Amino acid sequence: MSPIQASFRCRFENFELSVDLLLPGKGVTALFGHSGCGKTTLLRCIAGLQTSEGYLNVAGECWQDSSGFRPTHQRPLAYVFQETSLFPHLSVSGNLNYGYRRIPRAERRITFDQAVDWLGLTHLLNRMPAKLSGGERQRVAIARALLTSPRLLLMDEPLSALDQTSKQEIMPYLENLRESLAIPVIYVSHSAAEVARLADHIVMMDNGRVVAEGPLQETLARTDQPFGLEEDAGVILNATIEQVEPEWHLCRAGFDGGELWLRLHDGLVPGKPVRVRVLARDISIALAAHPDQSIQNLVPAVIDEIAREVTPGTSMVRLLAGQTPFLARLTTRSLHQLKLEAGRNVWMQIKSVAIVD
Ligand SMILES: Nc1ncnc2c1ncn2[C@@H]1O[C@H](COP(=O)(O)OP(=O)(O)OP(=O)(O)O)[C@@H](O)[C@H]1O
Repeated sequence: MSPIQASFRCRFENFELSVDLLLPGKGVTALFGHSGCGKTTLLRCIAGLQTSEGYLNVAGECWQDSSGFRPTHQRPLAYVFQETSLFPHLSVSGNLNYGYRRIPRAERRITFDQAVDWLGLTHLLNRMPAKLSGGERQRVAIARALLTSPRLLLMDEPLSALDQTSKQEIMPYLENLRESLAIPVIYVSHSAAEVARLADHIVMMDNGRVVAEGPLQETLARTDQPFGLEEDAGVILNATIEQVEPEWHLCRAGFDGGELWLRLHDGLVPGKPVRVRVLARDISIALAAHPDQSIQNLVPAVIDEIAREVTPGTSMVRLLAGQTPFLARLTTRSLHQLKLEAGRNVWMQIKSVAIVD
């Protein structure tokens, strides 16, 4: 898939958007940043709902440049908002068919059954929207959007109107989409946890500008923490379940550079790929592997980089276990006491590890 090339300038009375982006043509790109930084404005520029100077190329086609501006209805994209408005007089099936029937057969890239299957809607097809939960309504809205066979899916905080339980319910469907969809998704979110779970690529915005962007894992492992995650700073790594020990409720996951013990959940079987999140505040560093301590996860690593005094008294250490980066947040005092420096071989003591998939 061709990458998305986007360059936009637009100005309101008290705000200016100025961005240049080259985004992957597949997978989920999360747009992340504080309220008012311009995330929705950027989506609106992409959708052609906001006029702007610049250019936009999607799927190898020019949607906008100095010589032309395709209006929204000529941009093959779908947009899912926070609050969904389904047609109240049509069943779920009727809502899904509404957009689908308008796409000529030859141009359909996603079938009705595929969308229903990806979003788990089979048992809801005859329901009326008034009888759906918030999470179910959003799933219908996403399926309806996909059935217009878009080249690009824009999602503007699709979970923010849902309660915590509904968010948890819908997440596996979104993860499934990330694996199944051949088109790129641009996903606006405030939530670090959502981004960690769903994104492949992240773009951090501040005051109408892009302040950092890159592949999720690499970018989250930067010691300069451009995402301002503070307490939530940490890395995501891809691992595979290698062994389960039901009697201890634990399983072992291998990653490129080591292994980690995780709490065993239903569905975790040998061979299953998982996304694991390790927070910087959950890692401490030891110079030797002490066998007589309670922490299960002791991983050998080499110090790659140290950012001293990221906040008063605290430093951020980037470590590599094989090729996999980790971040550890330490007091600057312990850095001095242990005489830690780049290149040193150490042991990471990891207090807590969470599966995000
Ligand atoms: N049509 C408009 N006219 C004037 N100002 C606008 C307009 N649309 C947005 N703005 C301003 O542009 C800035 C960026 O708004 P935008 O909605 O893009 O931010 P956001 O990052 O999506 O915020 P949130 O996370 O709260 O949704 C804000 O200061 C907003 O007030």
